[in-house]
Amino acid sequence: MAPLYKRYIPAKSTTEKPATPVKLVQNGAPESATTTTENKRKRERSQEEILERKAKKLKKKGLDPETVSVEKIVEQNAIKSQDASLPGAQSENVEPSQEQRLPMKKRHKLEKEARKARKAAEKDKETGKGPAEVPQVSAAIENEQTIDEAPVIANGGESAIEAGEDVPNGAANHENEETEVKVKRKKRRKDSEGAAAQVPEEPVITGNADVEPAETTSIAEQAAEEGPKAKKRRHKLEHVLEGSTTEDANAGDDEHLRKHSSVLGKFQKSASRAIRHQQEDSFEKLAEHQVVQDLELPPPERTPTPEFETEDAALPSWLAKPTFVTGHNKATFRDLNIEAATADRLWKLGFAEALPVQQALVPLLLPPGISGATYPPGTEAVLPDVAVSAPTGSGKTIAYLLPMIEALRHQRQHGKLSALVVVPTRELVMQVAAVAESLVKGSSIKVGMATGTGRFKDEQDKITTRHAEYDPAGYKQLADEAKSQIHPPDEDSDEFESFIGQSGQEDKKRQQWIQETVSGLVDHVPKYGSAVDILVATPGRLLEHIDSTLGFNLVHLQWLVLDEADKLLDNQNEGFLESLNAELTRPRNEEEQDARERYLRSQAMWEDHKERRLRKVVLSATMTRDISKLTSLNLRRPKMIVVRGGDNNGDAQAEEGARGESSVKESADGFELPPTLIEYCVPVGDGSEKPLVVVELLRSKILGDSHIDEAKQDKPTEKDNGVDAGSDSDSDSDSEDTSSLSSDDSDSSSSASESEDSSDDSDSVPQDQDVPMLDRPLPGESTKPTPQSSALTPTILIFTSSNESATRLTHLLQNLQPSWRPLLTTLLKTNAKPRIRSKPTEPAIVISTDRAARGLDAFSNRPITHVVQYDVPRTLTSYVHRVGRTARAGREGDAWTLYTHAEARWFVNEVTKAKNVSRRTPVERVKVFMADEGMRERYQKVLAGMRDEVFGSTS
Ligand SMILES: Nc1ncnc2c1ncn2[C@@H]1O[C@H](COP(=O)(O)OP(=O)(O)OP(=O)(O)O)[C@@H](O)[C@H]1O
Repeated sequence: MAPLYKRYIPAKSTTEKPATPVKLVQNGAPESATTTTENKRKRERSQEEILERKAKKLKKKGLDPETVSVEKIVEQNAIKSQDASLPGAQSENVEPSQEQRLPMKKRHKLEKEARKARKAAEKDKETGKGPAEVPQVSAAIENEQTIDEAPVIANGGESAIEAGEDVPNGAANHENEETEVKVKRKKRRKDSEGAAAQVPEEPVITGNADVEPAETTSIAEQAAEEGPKAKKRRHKLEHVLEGSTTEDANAGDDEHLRKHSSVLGKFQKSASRAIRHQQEDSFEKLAEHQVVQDLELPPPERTPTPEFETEDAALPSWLAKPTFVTGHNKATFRDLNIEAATADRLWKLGFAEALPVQQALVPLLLPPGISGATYPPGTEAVLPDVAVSAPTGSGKTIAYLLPMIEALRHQRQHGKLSALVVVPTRELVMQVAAVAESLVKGSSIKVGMATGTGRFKDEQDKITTRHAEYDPAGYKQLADEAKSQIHPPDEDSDEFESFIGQSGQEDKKRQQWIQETVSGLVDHVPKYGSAVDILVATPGRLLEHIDSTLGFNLVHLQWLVLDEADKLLDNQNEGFLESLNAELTRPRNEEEQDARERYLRSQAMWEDHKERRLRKVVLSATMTRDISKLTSLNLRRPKMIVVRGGDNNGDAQAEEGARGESSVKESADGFELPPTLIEYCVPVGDGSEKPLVVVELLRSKILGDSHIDEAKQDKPTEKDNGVDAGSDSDSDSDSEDTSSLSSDDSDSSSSASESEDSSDDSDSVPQDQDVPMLDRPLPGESTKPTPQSSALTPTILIFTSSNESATRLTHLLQNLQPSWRPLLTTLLKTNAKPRIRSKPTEPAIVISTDRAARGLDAFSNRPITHVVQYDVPRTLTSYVHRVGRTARAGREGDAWTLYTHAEARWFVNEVTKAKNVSRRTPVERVKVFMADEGMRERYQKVLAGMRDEVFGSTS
C-alpha cells in the first residue's frame, strides 16, 4: 500500500539539474521492467509534451493544474527551506508559510503522526473501512507521478523501511518534486501566453510517496489561503490525519513497530554486509592489481635523483652571490687614486703594486671623503661591512690595515680606541702589529698589542692612560659608595634595600675605580683613556681587558677586524662573540660620553645608530659561509668578496675543466692554493721510521749537503744518545724567548709612533730580531718586492700534531743529526714568540704545532721557503693554512707531506684529489729512503735512550 506522506531528501543540486522524470511508485509495488521502459520513453519526451500531458491528465481528473502547481511550489519551498545550502530556495510566487519554518522537533512529531495515520489507513483499507479520500489521494498521486530509475541509496532505503514502504529512493522523490515545480513553471508561462486551462474541482497532492508530514501541514494551511477548492481538499486531508491519529493511538500499534524495527535491523545488517563486501572486493582488486604489476609490468622507470640543492638556496644573497675578484689586472697603489703621500709610503716599504685583494678592498673600505674611496661623502650610513675570502699570502693584512690607518690619519679620536684587530694567536698579533706599525709611520697613530704573554698589569698600563682630575663632587660620591661597602647601612634603613640590590650586580671595574679613587688624591677622581688607537689582540686577552681594565672599552670603536675569522668563530672560542657584541653595543655611560654627545643627548637629538658607526671586516683564506656563525657578527649591509688568483690555470685546473667540473674559482666554498706553491707527498709506510725519512728528506731534498757545516758536526756523545734527552731546544728557546719578548714588547706599541720621521727605521732592525718582519727592500732599491727565490737560505717550518710530537721530533733530530742543533727551533705554546736560533746565512728548521699554521708570514724577517708536514693535518682547512705559510706574495715555496699507510686513503681523497681545492700543479708523490744503515743504528740507539728515560734503564 502506498504511503500518504513521504519525506523529501533533497538532491545535491536543485537549480541546475535538468528536469528528471519522476518515478511513480505503484502503491509500494516493486518497480517493474515495463515501468522502467515507460520511464525511459517518458524521459525522451520534450518538456512541452510532458506539460501538456500532465495538464490533460489533471483536466481529466477534474483538477486545476494551476492549483496543483501552487501546492507543489509550497511543498518545494518547504523542502528547500530545510536545506539552506540549496540555491534558489526562495519561492517565486508563494511566500513561505509558517509551517515551513517549523522546528525539526515539531516536524518529527508531525511525521510520526503522519506515519501513524498512514498505518491506520492501511489497516482500514485491509478491513474495507478506509476513508474515501485515501484512494482518491493515492489516485491523484499515481496520476501525477512518473517513474525514475535513480539508484537506491542508504538514506532513501532507510526512510522507506521506516515508513513501512518499499520505496526505492528518497532522492529520486526529491527529483520528482523538482520536476514538478519545473513543469508547473512552464505551465504557468504557457497559461500566461493565453492558453486556456480548466480548473479541476479537487486539489491534488502531488509529489511522490516521500512527502514529509510537516510539509503536509504546510500544504493544508497554504491551500486554505489559496482558494475554496484547495481549502476543501485540505480539510479532507486533515480529517484523515486526525482520524488516523486517534485511531492509531487507540489501536496501540506495538506489533507494527516491532515488525518495522526488525525490518530496519535486517536492512542495516545487509547494508553493512554490502559495504564490507565492497571493501573486501576493492582490497582484493588492489592486491591483484599489485601482483599483476609485479609480475607482468616492467619495473617503473627510475626517477632521476633530484639535483642536490646547494646550500646557496638557503643563503642570503650576499653570501650566495659573492663578488669574485680575479688577479688579472695589475695595478699600483697610485692607480687606486689613494693619496700620493700614502702611495709613496707604501712604495718605500716595498709595496709598489697593489695585490688583487688590496685592489678590491682598499677603495671599498676607505671612508667617504678620502681620495680613492669608492663611496662618496654623505654615504656613511650605508657603508657595507665586508667578509673576505682570499688565498693565503695574498696580502689581506695590508688590505684592511691601510684604509683603517688612512681613516685615522684623517680623523683621529684622541684617547679612544678606534680600531680593534682580533687574530687567533699571539704570534699573529705580533706580526699584524708589526705591519700596522710600519704603516702608521709619519703619524701619531698608536698601535698596541694584547697577547697575554707578559704580565697583565704591564699590558694594561701599555694600552690605557690614567690621570687624576679635580672633581670634589665625583670624589664624594665614590667615597660614599666605598664607605657603604665597608659599613653597610642598617637593615632597618631605607638605603639597605638598594645596597643589597647593588651588591648583587657588582661591577668589577667600578669597584676598582672606587678603590683607586679613595686611595688617590682627595677630591680627585681618576680618569682613564685609551693609550692606543689600534689594538691587535687575541680573543682571550681581549675579553680579560674588557672585563677588568679600567679605561679599556669598545664603545668608541670605528673598525673591527676579525682576521682568520673562521678560526675565531669556531666552537673553541665560544662565548667570545657574545661578550664582544655585548661590549660593542652597550650604551656609553656618562664617563664615556664627550661634550657633544652629552649636549645632543640633553636635547634628545642623539641617534645612537647613526653616531656609532662601526665597520666590520672579517677575513680568512678559508672563509666560512656558515650563516649561523656569520649572523652572530651582526654585519650591516654585508658584502662578500672572494679573491681568486688570475693566473692559477695549471694542469689540475685544465683537467678539471676537461671533466666538466665547475671551477673552484666560481665557487665561494672552494679553497685556492698559492700559484707558486709546489706540493709533494711522501709515503712513510707504517710510520715507524718517519724520523729517518724526515732526516733524509731534509738532507737530500731541502738542505742539501752544502748547507751543513761538517766541521760543526758534533760527534755523537752519551747525551746525544738519549741520556740528556731533556736538553732540547725547547728549554733553550724558552729562556731566550722570554728575554727577547720583554724588549720587543716594550718597543712594539711605541717605537713606530715615537719616531715619526724616521721612515728608515725598518732598515735598522737587526736581522735576528725576533719580531716577524715583512720583507722590505731598501727604498729605491727596487720598484717592487724581490720574490723569494729558491736559492735563498732555506727556512723550514715542520708541522707536528702536538706539543709532545714536536718535542720528540726535536729531540730525535738533534741526536740523529747533531750538526743541525743550532738550526733547530721548537715553537710551542709555552714559547713567548718564534725566534729562530740560526744565523741569517744558515738554514733554519722550526718545529711547530698548528699554532703556526695561521697567518704566520716569516720568522725573523725570513720568509718560509719550505713547509714539511711531519704529521698529516687533521682537516683540509688545516692543510690549506699549513702549506700557505710558504709561497706567499708570489714567492716560490715547497710543501712536503709525510703520510702513513693508514692515512693514505684520507690524504689522497680529501687533500690531493679534493675537488674544492684549486692548485696549479698536482701533488707529486716522492719516495724517500734512508739508505744510511749507520743512521738507522743510531736511530735505534736514540729510541732506546728515550725508552730508558721514560721507564728507567734496563741494562
Ligand atoms: N702590495 C704588495 N706587494 C708585495 N708584497 C706584498 C704586498 N702586500 C703584502 N705583501 C706581502 O705579502 C705577504 C703576505 O701578506 P699577508 O700576511 O697580508 O697575507 P695574508 O693574505 O694575510 O695571508 P694569510 O691568509 O696566510 O694570513 C707578506 O709578506 C707581505 O709583506
